[in-house]
Amino acid sequence: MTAAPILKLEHLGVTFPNHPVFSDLNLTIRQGEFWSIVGKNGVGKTTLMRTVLHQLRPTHGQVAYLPNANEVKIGYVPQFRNIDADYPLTMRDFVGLNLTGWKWPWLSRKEREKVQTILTRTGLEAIANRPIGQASGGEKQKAYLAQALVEAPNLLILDESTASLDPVTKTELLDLVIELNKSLHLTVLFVTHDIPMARKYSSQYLMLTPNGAEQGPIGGLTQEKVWEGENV
Ligand SMILES: Nc1ncnc2c1ncn2[C@@H]1O[C@H](COP(=O)(O)OP(=O)(O)OP(=O)(O)O)[C@@H](O)[C@H]1O
Repeated sequence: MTAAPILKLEHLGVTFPNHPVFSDLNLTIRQGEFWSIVGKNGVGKTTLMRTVLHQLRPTHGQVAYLPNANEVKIGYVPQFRNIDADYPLTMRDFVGLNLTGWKWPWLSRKEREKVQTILTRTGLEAIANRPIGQASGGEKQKAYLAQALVEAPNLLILDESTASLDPVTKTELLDLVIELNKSLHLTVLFVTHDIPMARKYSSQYLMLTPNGAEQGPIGGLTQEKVWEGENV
């Protein structure tokens, strides 16, 4: 049975002043799919993610959330940014930041349980009380992932989140994501320049080019295709 759609891009276009980024983009993403979003520098991958996140209004068309916007909860993992050694939060505090309610500045028991569950799931339990500034780059990036997951999203955006990680840590992080994708039916959008990783983990790809876009099952994506992207 085909899974239900969670996101539809309908004739989507974004133009910055005098600079069209993409236009007439049409795409249906179904629950539990793992899409890689690829293309050369500057073709609009981050712009597209910002549009999906509602940070940017499209110039044309729309992003439709299905069955409705209230049912689509998005988790976002940014590109790795270092955190100062003297940053005053533990890994646990950092993961819980997304939960700090509007009413109280501290977490309820239920929220603390949610943090604990996700720390265990992401393998960070043993270092949960370590100051995050003293964690390794890979551990910090896992903490960003845990923070994105703590509210139980059904759509996860990885925006070049593995770009500066070594191959072992990159694989660890993506193994975790695919495990959640399989076990929880988490839908994933993985923005990447790493075509072998895209091929290893994704089910589909969307390739943006200066002249349009191409999409399909991941088996059809090659490094050469991305290098020759202008010809699509
Ligand atoms: N707020 C903005 N105002 C004007 N132009 C912008 C703005 N944001 C992005 N752009 C331009 O839009 C184009 C697409 O940028 P975007 O960051 O989406 O590309 P990308 O595919 O994610 O690139 P990269 O692979 O280098 O991260 C670029 O030419 C960029 O300079």
